[in-house]
Amino acid sequence: MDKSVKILITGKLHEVALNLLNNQPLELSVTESLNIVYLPDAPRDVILKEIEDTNVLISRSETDVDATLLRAGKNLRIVARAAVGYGNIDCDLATELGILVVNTPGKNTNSAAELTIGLLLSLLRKIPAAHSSTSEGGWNRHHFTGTELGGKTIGIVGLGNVGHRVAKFAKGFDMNVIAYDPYISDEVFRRNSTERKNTLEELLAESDVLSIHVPLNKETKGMITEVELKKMRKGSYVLNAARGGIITEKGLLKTLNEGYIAGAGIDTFDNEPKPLKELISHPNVIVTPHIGASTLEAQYRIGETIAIQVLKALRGEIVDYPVNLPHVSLLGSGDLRKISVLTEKTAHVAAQIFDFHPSLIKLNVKAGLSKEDLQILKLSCIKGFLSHASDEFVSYVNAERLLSRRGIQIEVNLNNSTSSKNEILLEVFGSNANEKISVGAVLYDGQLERLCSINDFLFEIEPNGDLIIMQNHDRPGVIGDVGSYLAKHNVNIAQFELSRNRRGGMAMSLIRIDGELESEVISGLRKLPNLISARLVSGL
Ligand SMILES: NC(=O)c1ccc[n+]([C@@H]2O[C@H](COP(=O)([O-])OP(=O)(O)OC[C@H]3O[C@@H](n4cnc5c(N)ncnc54)[C@H](O)[C@@H]3O)[C@@H](O)[C@H]2O)c1
Ligand SMILES: O=C(O)CC[C@@H](O)C(=O)O
Repeated sequence: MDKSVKILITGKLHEVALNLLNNQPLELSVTESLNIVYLPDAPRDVILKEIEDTNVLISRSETDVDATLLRAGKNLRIVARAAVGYGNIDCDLATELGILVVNTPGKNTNSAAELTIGLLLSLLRKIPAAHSSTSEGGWNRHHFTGTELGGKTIGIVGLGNVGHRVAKFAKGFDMNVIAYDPYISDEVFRRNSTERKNTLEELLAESDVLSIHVPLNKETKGMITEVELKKMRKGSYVLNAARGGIITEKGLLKTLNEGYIAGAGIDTFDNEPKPLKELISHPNVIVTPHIGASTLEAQYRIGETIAIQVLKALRGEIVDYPVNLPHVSLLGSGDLRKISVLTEKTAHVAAQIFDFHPSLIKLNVKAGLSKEDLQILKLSCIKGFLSHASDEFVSYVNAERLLSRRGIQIEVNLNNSTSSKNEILLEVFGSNANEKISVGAVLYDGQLERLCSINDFLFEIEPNGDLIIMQNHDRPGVIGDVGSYLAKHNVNIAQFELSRNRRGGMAMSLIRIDGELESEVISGLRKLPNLISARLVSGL
């Protein structure tokens, strides 16, 4: 079976991304081979065909990652947005399907802000029209009289990465800078020496230039219509290098045609790549084809970041820029990562050894971690627990949703300890008092993983590969019988650990085996004398 990971790239990427994916650096190398399909200009029907067996999609703004595409991607596990805005990705559905969405915030901030100022200068100084006229042999010095930026007020909607950089550049031109952003603190306004406006109306009333820097979402779609534009002073200017749809093109066109809005500089449109003809050809409008992020520097940073995000995600690591990973605020440090992996394995064992309907999972961890790390441990635990029992793809992304849909509660407790021995105890409870199982594991010196208990039986076994968990009466000859039986079926034992509650009582054995086991071999094992139960715990 071909186990390679297919990465479909549907937007132009800097070669640094392809180099990183092709020649993975040692610390980021993945075990599977990567089949990279680079189709930066592929039409939608080709993408829809290619997506069927794709595991990772890397895209830019030209690819709509909507429900049709996500549902066609039956094997899709990661959608990597080589940009910041992800309004063109159905993130809700991706979350539902367990698909991780990552992006590259901050990597094109400077480029987008510089383009915004470029549009502003071009607009107020009529540079594109002056260029066309002059290059055609004209010399119309009086026709191109413009307006200075100095002393004018720019009203920024969204004082995030791009917005605050535009504020900084505008101040360099001696503009007054005001901004509207209800989601950030006064401190951010102070830090950016920007005057806060508490309502959009106040901002509109005082701005000579309106510059949009919010993401496109349900709240911001259509936030600026003809009504809002008319709240600006007559003769004001509008800039949109954020997303089409935030300013309604109909409203903008109407106010431009009426001469109410003096001009607009636009990089992003409702209908890309075929924007509204009347808008792009309007004499008072300057347009660019969504090139806010199109600089060598931004594309290098984006390419490098997106390749690293994909490799980290494929290695099962916590990524740096998750879009839909719930509540994970702290990124995986070395220890946290190892404890998370062991937690997942412990939960995977637990999920394979009970015979009741679970209602509560309690995860108790003794380790030198912080409270913020508990969320990652919780997700790892659910992922390990459900991936055995679910046909659905379970990932960090949809783990909590899937668990709560099954009506199972989870509690995570941290006992902060500086010991070099990190301990995990996972208990699973059913709704009846006697329904309980527990699995314990230990991580020694941040390196050595050991499964150390199942219920009251103690062990020290590596949680790797496949394990047979066997319960038997503590009588002579059982180990010999089991050994001969497995040898007869060509099963090699890598490790055998026996634990008993008391002499002559009950015993439990954990047998780590090499290779895969046929289910008939386990059925046969159960028939041996003195055997009470035998189960296979696989996929560790
Ligand atoms: N033209 C381009 O090529 C290009 C390049 C980069 C970014 N962008 C667009 O610009 C947007 C902003 O980028 P960024 O990196 O600054 O993102 P960001 O997340 O750093 O900033 C967005 C800001 O908008 C604010 N905001 C959100 N909803 C708001 C609302 N309803 N009213 C007022 N403020 C609101 C947020 O609080 C945040 O401070 C991106 O979402 C992207 O769509 C376009
Ligand atoms: O170049 C792109 O794909 C879009 C860039 C930009 O709009 C973004 O959202 O970061």
